[in-house]
Amino acid sequence: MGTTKNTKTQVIKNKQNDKKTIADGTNKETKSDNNNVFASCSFSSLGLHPTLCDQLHERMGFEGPTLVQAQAIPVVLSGRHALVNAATGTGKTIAYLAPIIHHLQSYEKRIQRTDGTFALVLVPTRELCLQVHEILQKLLHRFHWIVPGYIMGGESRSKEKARLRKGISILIATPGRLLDHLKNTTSFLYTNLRWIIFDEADRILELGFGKEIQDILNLLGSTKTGHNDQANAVPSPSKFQRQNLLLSATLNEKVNHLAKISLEDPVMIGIDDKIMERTSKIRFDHSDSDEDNEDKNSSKIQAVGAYKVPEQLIQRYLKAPCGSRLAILLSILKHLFEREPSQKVVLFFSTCDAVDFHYSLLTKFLFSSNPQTEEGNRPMFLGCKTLRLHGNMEQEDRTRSFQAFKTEKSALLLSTDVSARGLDFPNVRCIIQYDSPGEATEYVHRVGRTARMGERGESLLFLQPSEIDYLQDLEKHGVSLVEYPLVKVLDSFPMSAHKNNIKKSVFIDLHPWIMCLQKALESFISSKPKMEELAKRAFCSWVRAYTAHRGDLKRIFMVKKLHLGHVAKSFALKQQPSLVGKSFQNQTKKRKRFEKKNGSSKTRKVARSVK
Ligand SMILES: Nc1ncnc2c1ncn2[C@@H]1O[C@H](COP(=O)(O)OP(=O)(O)OP(=O)(O)O)[C@@H](O)[C@H]1O
Repeated sequence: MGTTKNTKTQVIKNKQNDKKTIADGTNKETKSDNNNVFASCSFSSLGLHPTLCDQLHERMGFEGPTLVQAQAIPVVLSGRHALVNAATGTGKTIAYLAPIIHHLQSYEKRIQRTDGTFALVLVPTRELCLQVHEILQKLLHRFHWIVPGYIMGGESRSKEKARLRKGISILIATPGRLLDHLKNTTSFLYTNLRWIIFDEADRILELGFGKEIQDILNLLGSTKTGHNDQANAVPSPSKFQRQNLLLSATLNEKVNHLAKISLEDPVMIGIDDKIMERTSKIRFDHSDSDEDNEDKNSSKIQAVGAYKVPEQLIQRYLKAPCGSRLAILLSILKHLFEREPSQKVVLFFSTCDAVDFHYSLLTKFLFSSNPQTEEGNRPMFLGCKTLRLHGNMEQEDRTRSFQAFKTEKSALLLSTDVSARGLDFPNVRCIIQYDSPGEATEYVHRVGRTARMGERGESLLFLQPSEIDYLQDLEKHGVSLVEYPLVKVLDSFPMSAHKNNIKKSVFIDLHPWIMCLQKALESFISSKPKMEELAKRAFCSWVRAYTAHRGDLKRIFMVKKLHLGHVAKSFALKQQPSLVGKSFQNQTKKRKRFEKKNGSSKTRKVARSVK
């Protein structure tokens, strides 16, 4: 059970911190620059077992470790607690799985299923649970005695109980379902638990799982204070010394509390140099005396600071007048898939209803720029394969969409933020954020579905003219965007033959192509009652989601500034649905009452968690 000294970490510098600022402030297109992702050492030099190195090389196809892996693997091998911050798509999953497997395979007496669970990986979503499990299965190919498994919402509890009874060595779980089993599955053995990993730690907390996490840590006897109020809590430390790890591309102040209660003298990996200078190691003190405050503040993970976005990612925004948003979106998608028919694009919405509406529209809408063409002779507006993914779908459909988008060579995925965290879809070229992400952290994770492992990628953020200050909010976190050449793209469509003299750059709504498309969309929706119903529902939930922005963002996304007639047009509705105003007001009142009763902290995020 040997440990490896952390020698490499001192010499490997995280180049992602050396982000270059281009003189004109724009993101010039860069070819994938692998120097920013990969370290110049081998897996074996980090101290991993030769068979595991072979697995990483032969089965996974990895030539060598990434920078974050080179930094984190020796630390995890050494047994220290750690807080790991690295850009999206830089290989954080292997950074914790590989050293755990190294230790488990090296026990003199081979571990058995009856020994129960040794490592627990907590993740915020079901898809991420499946993804980590899949990677684990591949890594364990030659270590058949180490058993991987997962438990998550939406699955059969009794089947999970049976699997837990047999024994799972490395368990991946979503917090709610884990807590359920900890309380109700007596045969779930975790007395040998050695590792607890929080992957996407900040998101787990944002989703409102704070209480569950506290309960889980208590039950597992893994809080730093070590008091276990539950009767069946294991004493801490258990047979093995506990090692806890927290990881995310956006570790922020939300993680403070979790770090405070779960990490003991952690090593900080990838945390900003300035913070490192102020505090070489985090010290969380439970005392509230003034004397301690300065120290406590210095150990806080920065709340406002630069997030790490892949350097080669080209980030753009466009200013779309509310009433033309839909026509602009469809035009851009058409342009993208005509320019490069074989590619993958992820399109983010704020609500499940919006995903359902746009999915139905994109899979049914027939269009010809010649209005004389009969409906039966019109081609599909968009020829690409279209998939959807959100939290209100049946688990089976969710899994099917997730797997399909992974394997497709060319497809468009419409999704809520359920796809924003951790999901590793190969070869996604473009991310479109049609509805704004809210907090900058979510922006970073959404765009992080592309430009992974040094690959190229583009992102496009839709903003209404009244929302343009959001760019400043992103800027505060070191994220800067350049404007998308919208007029040029619109001019490339056939209707530009009928150019009029209107200054299109000022009045996008009056661009002949946009006017023609908007008209066609509205008549399509009004002729299909089911589609119209979906549009109305999507309209309602979109406005509700818009009112749920928090804190400073309320100043940018002001519901008062919305013209509901224009919002209706963005769902191809000719008129603002009459009942919507009332139901929306009732919902808003209800929400305000709820906030008053429960404190305002959970508003938008809790609403998002059910998506
Ligand atoms: N050493 C490596 N060499 C090549 N590819 C790797 C290596 N390590 C991981 N990968 C691949 O890189 C991709 C991204 O890895 P992973 O999902 O772990 O990134 P991440 O940092 O956790 O991203 P996110 O922050 O979005 O969750 C995966 O496809 C993974 O298989």
